[in-house]
Amino acid sequence: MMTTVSPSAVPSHLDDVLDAVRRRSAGEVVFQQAVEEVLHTLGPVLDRHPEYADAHILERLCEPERQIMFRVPWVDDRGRIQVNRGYRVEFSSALGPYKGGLRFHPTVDLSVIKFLGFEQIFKNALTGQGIGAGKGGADFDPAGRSDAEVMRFCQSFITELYRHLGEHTDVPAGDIGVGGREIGYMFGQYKRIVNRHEAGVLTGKGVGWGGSQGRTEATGYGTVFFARDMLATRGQDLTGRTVVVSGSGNVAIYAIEQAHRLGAKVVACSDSAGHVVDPDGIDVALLREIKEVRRERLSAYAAERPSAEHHAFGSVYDVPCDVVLPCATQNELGEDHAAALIRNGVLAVAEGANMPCTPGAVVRFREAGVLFGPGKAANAGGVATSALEMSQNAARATWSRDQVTDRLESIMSDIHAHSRATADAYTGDPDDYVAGAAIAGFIRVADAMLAQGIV
Ligand SMILES: NC(=O)C1=CN([C@@H]2O[C@H](COP(=O)(O)OP(=O)(O)OC[C@H]3O[C@@H](n4cnc5c(N)ncnc54)[C@H](O)[C@@H]3O)[C@@H](O)[C@H]2O)C=CC1
Ligand SMILES: O=C(O)CCC(=O)C(=O)O
Repeated sequence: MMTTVSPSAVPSHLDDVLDAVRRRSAGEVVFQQAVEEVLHTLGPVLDRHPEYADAHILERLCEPERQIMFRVPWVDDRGRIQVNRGYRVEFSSALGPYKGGLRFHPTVDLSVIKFLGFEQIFKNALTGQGIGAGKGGADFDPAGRSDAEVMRFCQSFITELYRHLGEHTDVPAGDIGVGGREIGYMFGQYKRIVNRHEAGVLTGKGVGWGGSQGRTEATGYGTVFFARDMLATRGQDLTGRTVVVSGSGNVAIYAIEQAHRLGAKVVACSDSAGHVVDPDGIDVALLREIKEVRRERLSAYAAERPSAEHHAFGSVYDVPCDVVLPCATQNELGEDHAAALIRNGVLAVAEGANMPCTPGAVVRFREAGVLFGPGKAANAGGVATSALEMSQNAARATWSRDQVTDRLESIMSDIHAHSRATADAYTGDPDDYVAGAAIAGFIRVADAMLAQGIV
């Protein structure tokens, strides 16, 4: 029998849900962190909408619809057998097929994939497109592997995962360690197994064979559009601003490119072996050559660029800037980094990565009045453009780069406006994008779940 939860019961309802998550997902630290961050914003929603608690929406959302773990055996170039573990966590199909990237990195485990899949629920809902949420990957490290090894790994990975995928079922894309090369190998193997050209089964494909113009650039571009829209609420813009970006992969590279287009200067970026400072502004063509073509370390950038210095120690966040775009990985920006950035006068932070700022860092930024755009909103341009790729695949259509970028820009502006209006409506503070983005995404999913019954 369903019980009605009165407003005064809301905090204990949220505590009960969190306790259950902690019990059931013991040891899954980053997953618990992601859940806590969202649940802490939802009190005012449950106060106004007791029907969500009555229908146990939160209990259901915190438990993935399906969790798949599998062995990925493959043979390296020296003929040795290697074994990795593959994952796909299908979190929510309330709004459409499961959608979210695949991460290949040695730190991947169930907790990491569940945190990413949980974030994806709210992010994908925020885009307003018909996409559910999932995430996957493997504890495979592509660094230093030959193309042939990466191909064999991808083929083995898809040989197990293919049975769970489909353009109407589950549509993966890239994330850390998975770019155009890996998507190509996985698409080829999927096609071979199912004997069908199902273009919409993966996104991030090459533009010549079903991919969308602009998908590669979309996450980074979208993050910069979000930062611009936040600054505009205070009558500021990016022109002449100094920007620091962490990471130097897919999201970081195109965030740098778009920041330069909008008149800012990006003076530093990083990888897992250090950071470079380049007072003349990062040379995107050189960075792309080093990272996308040669797959080398950032130290190679500094070696070839007279204005740049490489630092193996210290933090990219010690470099003074007006705007910071963390685009590498989760929990990379802690309280001390936030304090240094605030001391140096930072105005805005937009998360290109998923959950790069620790909860303590977010509190610091908010208390200091720094504009803070959480990843669920600020990096949603990638998955939104993946949904545009799916639309083009379904219609057998090809849109121009300008069409895609215009759509991306308007989706990001809608996400910004919707997050802000929702924050205002539920917390009275339109600058509280953390609450606004989580609540706006939650309401869309919760309403779909209410309509679809107990599933
Ligand atoms: N690719 C996409 O479309 C989207 C990616 N994201 C998120 O953006 C972040 C970056 O993803 P991608 O750029 O796609 O991956 P990538 O593999 O292209 O690049 C990752 C970058 O982060 C750096 N990195 C990793 N660990 C680091 C550490 N501990 N310290 C400093 N740098 C480190 C790597 O050296 C690399 O430069 C991830 O959090 C991912 O989940 C979010 C939305 C969409
Ligand atoms: O494009 C996609 O489907 C997924 C992008 C992604 O993994 C993310 O938004 O974190």
